[in-house]
Amino acid sequence: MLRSAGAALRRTTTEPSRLMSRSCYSSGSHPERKVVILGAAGGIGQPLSLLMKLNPLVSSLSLYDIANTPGVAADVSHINSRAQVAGYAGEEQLGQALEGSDIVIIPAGVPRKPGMTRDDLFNINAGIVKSLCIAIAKYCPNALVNMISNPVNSTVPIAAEVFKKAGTYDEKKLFGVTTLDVVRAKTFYAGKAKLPVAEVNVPVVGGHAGVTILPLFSQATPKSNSLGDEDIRALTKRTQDGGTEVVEAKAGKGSATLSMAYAGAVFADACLKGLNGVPDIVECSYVQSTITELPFFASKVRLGKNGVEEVLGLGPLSDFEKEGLKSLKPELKSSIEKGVKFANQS
Ligand SMILES: NC(=O)c1ccc[n+]([C@@H]2O[C@H](COP(=O)([O-])OP(=O)(O)OC[C@H]3O[C@@H](n4cnc5c(N)ncnc54)[C@H](O)[C@@H]3O)[C@@H](O)[C@H]2O)c1
Ligand SMILES: O=C(O)C[C@H](O)C(=O)O
Repeated sequence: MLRSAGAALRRTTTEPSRLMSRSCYSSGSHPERKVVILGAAGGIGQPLSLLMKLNPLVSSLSLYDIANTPGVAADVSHINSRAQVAGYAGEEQLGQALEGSDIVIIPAGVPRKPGMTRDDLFNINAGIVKSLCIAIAKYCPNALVNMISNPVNSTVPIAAEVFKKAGTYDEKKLFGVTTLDVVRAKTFYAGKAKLPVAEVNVPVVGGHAGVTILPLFSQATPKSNSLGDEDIRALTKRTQDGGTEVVEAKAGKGSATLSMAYAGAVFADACLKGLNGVPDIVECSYVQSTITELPFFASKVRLGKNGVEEVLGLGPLSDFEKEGLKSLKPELKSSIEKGVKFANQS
């Protein structure tokens, strides 16, 4: 699989295309920040490119894919916002795309079809992620990495192993993006509890696949007195199956792209704010962790100038959540081990 991904990269390489926008907005007092999207021409990549172009914290937006990035970059570059846009296509341009990056966002890889689990994507996406991380270690070893490609429970450990081998691993800079689980939990909880969604917060811990997604509705704010145990069970199941709900609705045309682009933009914005020294930026993310016996775990994380400033604990859990935590561990453990093994054997 690794070999065929490499061949695909070579086949689709095109002439360099560097498309600079004329920015109509001044940079204000924000520092220069370069954000790269790997997989920028895809279902997530395109709307994520749009949302990052709209973010005034971004001064340079680098869009990379194995093909079709010149068109996406030309299109997005006409928007009169701060970021200067450059498009890169093909492996030969990957280094140039990455150089000088502060944040690398990775939505590269294949999405699910109905009937598949996220782990069914491993055989293709593990190789893609591995080759991209080798390039990150070489060209921008200090960048924060926001991993979106599935199965996140395994692709993050793969990235960690690649960076360890390259001698560039910094656990504070590697994030599995689980923001979509939080986005869903907030939406579903607010709808059921009839609360204003903009005021709702729900931590989601564990990992990013099925039962490993554990929303902590006992810690949701504002508190709702109208929800019983059955409601919480149903909300938990819907959050865990949110990705599958979209995959089935799209009926073979892929998985969540628009809500994921939104979630990816929210998380990248939080990382940018942390880098810029904005205090008290807290988001859930799948990171290297010691809050359970598992080496990677999603929980609330405080973001700062170096990435992860603090991995926050789980807080008090309900009996239902304690049960969920116990039952997610075997699957999460084996997904982590699968990623570590892949990275070290191939
Ligand atoms: N973390 C999450 O919450 C979450 C949510 C939704 C989707 N995803 C995952 O995100 C990934 C992408 O989903 P999508 O719907 O955008 O898929 P897509 O097929 O629409 O787009 C993927 C893009 O990746 C590109 N690509 C493939 N190999 C590449 C390489 N070596 N380098 C750079 N780009 C490469 C493709 O050319 C394509 O443009 C999938 O693995 C999906 O499961 C994760
Ligand atoms: O469900 C998927 O395969 C995509 C993503 O992980 C999601 O949660 O929507």
